[in-house]
Amino acid sequence: MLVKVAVGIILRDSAVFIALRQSNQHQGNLWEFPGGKCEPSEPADVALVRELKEECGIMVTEYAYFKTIAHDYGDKQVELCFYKVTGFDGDPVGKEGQEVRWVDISDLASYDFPDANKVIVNDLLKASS
Ligand SMILES: Nc1nc2c([nH]c(=O)n2[C@@H]2O[C@H](COP(=O)(O)OP(=O)(O)OP(=O)(O)O)[C@@H](O)[C@H]2O)c(=O)[nH]1
Ligand SMILES: [Mg+2]
Repeated sequence: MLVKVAVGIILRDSAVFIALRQSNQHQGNLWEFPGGKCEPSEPADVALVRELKEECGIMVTEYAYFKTIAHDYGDKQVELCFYKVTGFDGDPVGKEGQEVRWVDISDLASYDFPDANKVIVNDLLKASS
């Protein structure tokens, strides 16, 4: 089954906001860009705004589509729709108890992400160097 996911790369100056996936989640104990599954027939950008409000408590006001990555984890096939989020009201937090961090983009290589994120992390690193 293919799962469609909306993901936000929340940016502020040279930093990006990341969260640690809980151990009981798929790809647990790895860092992620916040986001979540699209509801049936829900557009990805609508899911993005909803998920970042639910998970991080921010109201997204400015975003731009970045890239879609399809990945097969074996146990799950995902289509991740990544957006760069450059405007939001409020300060992002871990509303579901997840550990969160603002990290400098140039330090992203020090964090372990799910395999599907590797292309995105490399894109961000290249753009920051
Ligand atoms: N949010 C998010 N999910 C990712 C990333 N990379 C990645 O492979 N995924 C995968 O995308 C899928 C859906 O994401 P999710 O678990 O956040 O979905 P959700 O917020 O709706 O969670 P829920 O199932 O608890 O309601 C998971 O299988 C997860 O492993 C990422 O950077 N951010
Ligand atoms: Mg989520």
